[in-house]
Amino acid sequence: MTASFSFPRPDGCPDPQTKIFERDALRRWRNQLPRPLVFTNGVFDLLHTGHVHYLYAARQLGAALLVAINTDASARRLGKGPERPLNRQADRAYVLAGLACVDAVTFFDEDTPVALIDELRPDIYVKGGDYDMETLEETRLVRSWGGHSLALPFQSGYSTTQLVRRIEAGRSAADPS
Ligand SMILES: Nc1ncnc2c1ncn2[C@@H]1O[C@H](COP(=O)(O)OP(=O)(O)OP(=O)(O)O)[C@@H](O)[C@H]1O
Ligand SMILES: O=P(O)(O)O[C@@H]1O[C@H]([C@H](O)CO)[C@@H](O)[C@H](O)[C@@H]1O
Repeated sequence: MTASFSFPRPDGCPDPQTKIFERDALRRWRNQLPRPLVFTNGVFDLLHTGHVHYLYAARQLGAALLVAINTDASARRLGKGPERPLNRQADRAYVLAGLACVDAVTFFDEDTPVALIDELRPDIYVKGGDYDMETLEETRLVRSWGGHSLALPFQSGYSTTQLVRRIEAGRSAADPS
């Protein structure tokens, strides 16, 4: 059977670029953001299955999911490796914005997203299960206005660092070592 396809697509597949907001633009839109607003952050250098599981789960918790990514300068300061990030911030943002479960993407240039969280006052803050939420300043902050903070299930075996090592070693997905 031939699939019928119409252009422009009626709905459900907005131009990813329209989901990317510079910090100033987001500030202007902040009162229009749907609530409950779920907020998460990270580098998202090479998108993998673990990321998609957790972003999908995050979106189920509220009416909209905002992902704040580290700028390239901020990502470099995290010390993940001299070659990181491999993908520039505009590209990392565009890939995330292409996911249906992501409603908006923005950037932060600081070492943590605390100042941005303070501005946007999300209802729910999430990270993946590799974080102990009780130790984070982000958790203390969102709870200060009655928000929630939680870690979503970690999908073991998936990480950007692991992928980079596999590529550097020339190992395929079939190689268990
Ligand atoms: N395997 C996974 N399962 C669920 N969540 C994950 C997983 N890996 C990362 N996350 C979450 O995705 C977000 C972005 O993480 P990050 O970009 O650091 O991924 P990473 O694969 O751990 O990368 P790196 O190896 O460069 O640290 C974080 O909130 C993190 O908790
Ligand atoms: O992709 P990562 O390394 O999971 O993202 C980091 O998260 C940190 C977290 O919010 C604890 O503070 C953050 O500080 C850091 O800038 C990265 O976004």
